[in-house]
Amino acid sequence: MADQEFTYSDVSEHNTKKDLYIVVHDKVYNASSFVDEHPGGEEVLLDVGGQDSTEAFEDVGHSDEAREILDGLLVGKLKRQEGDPAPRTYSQPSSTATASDGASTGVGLYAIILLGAALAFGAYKYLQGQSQQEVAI
Ligand code: HEM
Repeated sequence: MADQEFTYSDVSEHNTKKDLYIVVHDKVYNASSFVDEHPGGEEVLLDVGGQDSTEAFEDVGHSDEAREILDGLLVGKLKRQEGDPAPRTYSQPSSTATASDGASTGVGLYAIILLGAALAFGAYKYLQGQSQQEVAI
């Protein structure tokens, strides 16, 4: 049964609570029996019923346990046809973002060092002033 192939339009017909198919990573799952048990609520599952929910599923960062449950719901795989929506794959945040993060951390570090130096200088001047006062007394 899990070898069955579904087209996108086959899947889209199963979009009700009692008959709910979802697509995750080009595999088709029958989520009907799980709708009531889903810790994330039935609403989100009904929202993606009959559709590709790869992104929604991955965005949540589901646990391995969630993936095991998903495996148990497998009914087949998606057969892509021309004109179907492009596969929704989840990509990790790009390395460009990490690089720019690094750059902004660098700038922040300079600011902290400068601030620290300014504070140290201020404290030094303050103490110097105090010790001069002591001498004056
Ligand atoms: C049939 C597919 C799915 C299964 C088997 C599943 C399973 C689970 C499980 C077991 C949890 C508990 C936490 C964990 O173990 O990660 C969970 C939490 C959650 N799920 Fe799903 N899930 C599915 C699809 C989805 C989809 C498509 C969404 C869409 C946004 C979603 C949204 C959530 C949210 C928001 C939580 C967090 C609930 C909380 O911590 O309060 N899930 N899911």
